[in-house]
Amino acid sequence: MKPLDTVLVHTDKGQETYLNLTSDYLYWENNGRLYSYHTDEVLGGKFQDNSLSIVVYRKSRFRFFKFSCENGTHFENSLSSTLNPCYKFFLIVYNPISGTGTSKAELFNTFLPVLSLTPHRYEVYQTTSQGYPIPLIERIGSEFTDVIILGGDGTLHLLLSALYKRNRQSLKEIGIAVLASGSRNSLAVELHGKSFNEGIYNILKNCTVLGDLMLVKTDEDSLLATTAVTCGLGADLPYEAEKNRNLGLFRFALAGVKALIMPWKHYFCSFKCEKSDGEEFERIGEFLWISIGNNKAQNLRNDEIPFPYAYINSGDMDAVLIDPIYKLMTTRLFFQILNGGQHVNNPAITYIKLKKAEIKFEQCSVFNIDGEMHFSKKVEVEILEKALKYYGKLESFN
Ligand SMILES: Nc1ncnc2c1ncn2[C@@H]1O[C@H](COP(=O)(O)OP(=O)(O)OP(=O)(O)O)[C@@H](O)[C@H]1O
Repeated sequence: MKPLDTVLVHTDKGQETYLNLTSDYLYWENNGRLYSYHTDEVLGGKFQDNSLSIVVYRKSRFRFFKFSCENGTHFENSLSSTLNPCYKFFLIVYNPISGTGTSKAELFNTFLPVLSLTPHRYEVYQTTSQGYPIPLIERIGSEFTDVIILGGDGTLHLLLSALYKRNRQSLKEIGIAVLASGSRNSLAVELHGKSFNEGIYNILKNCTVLGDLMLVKTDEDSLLATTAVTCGLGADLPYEAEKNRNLGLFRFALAGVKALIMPWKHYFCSFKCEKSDGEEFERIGEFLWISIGNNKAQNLRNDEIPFPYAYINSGDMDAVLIDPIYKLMTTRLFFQILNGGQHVNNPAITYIKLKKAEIKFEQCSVFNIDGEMHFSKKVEVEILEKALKYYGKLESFN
């Protein structure tokens, strides 16, 4: 096939060669070897200071090539128009404390070197514990076309909830991406698998999924969540763990051990829901744990699958109700959850597909909403179908 564009370049060893671009391939020869990348693998290229730099993605790794060249502007433009028909202005948000505190290094060492070879624009914002500034929230949609989060599920939950309150219209317009650098990162795992680099690829190749959101109403607030609303032991454990955030991921194991040593607790509440088939369901009494999920809620580190039948774009939510069982049975149940979601067959579990639910306690209780702790007597949860454009792919991982 005749190339769309060709440019004479020199390799770092001073050898002369031609870079050739067709509608499907970028290729060149060097030292008798043919380098050929499908345009699906080429992420970008830039001409600057007599150098033409190219970045490609193959086998989950980025590879950078640098050539010297007298005039590569025309070639850069041909490459951009072949690869990136629509230009983005990304707001990149990183949370310096999420996960093991690696988001800043991952942003500057991995993501930005790739992004800087594309024609997209970006601005970087570092989160604080005080929430998002209103002027920044107001620029989303009108200026920023997309938001990329380097953090955990909680960082995204706080951003979406701020958008719901201050800039709701933007939720229909923007794309949202999460690059995993939190503790669990359930949404990132749902959309990119366990690979940080795959997330970057999905963003730059514009792979998107129209997915669902959960609207969560507490006594005093309306919030948006992407992953799960949990109460009972599933909220108490992470609440305890957060008090020891300085211990890193070890905080979760410590909270688990502490719970097993301390007197065991059951939780009295009412759970009401409208199932996906339209039927009403209600149960009042003691539970160990109630979780309502919008995706599988996997995590980066093990094979845990709390909601094995859930999908971010299914149009419904999955609830797991755990009966008031005791320590030994709970330990067995945890191993089943960790073992690829085998708990669904445990007799202590009720697994329901639903559209709407209400959980009500007699007193103010802790609810874990996408990993953030909220206090309320009651929460109402409703699915908002296909309410957000997420960057990612579902077919490879579900
Ligand atoms: N600069 C900061 N200093 C202290 N806390 C911060 C800062 N920026 C954000 N936070 C807090 O970080 C929390 C969100 O962290 P996030 O949930 O993203 O990480 P994680 O808990 O490690 O990951 P995951 O939710 O995936 O388990 C929020 O409570 C927010 O207030």
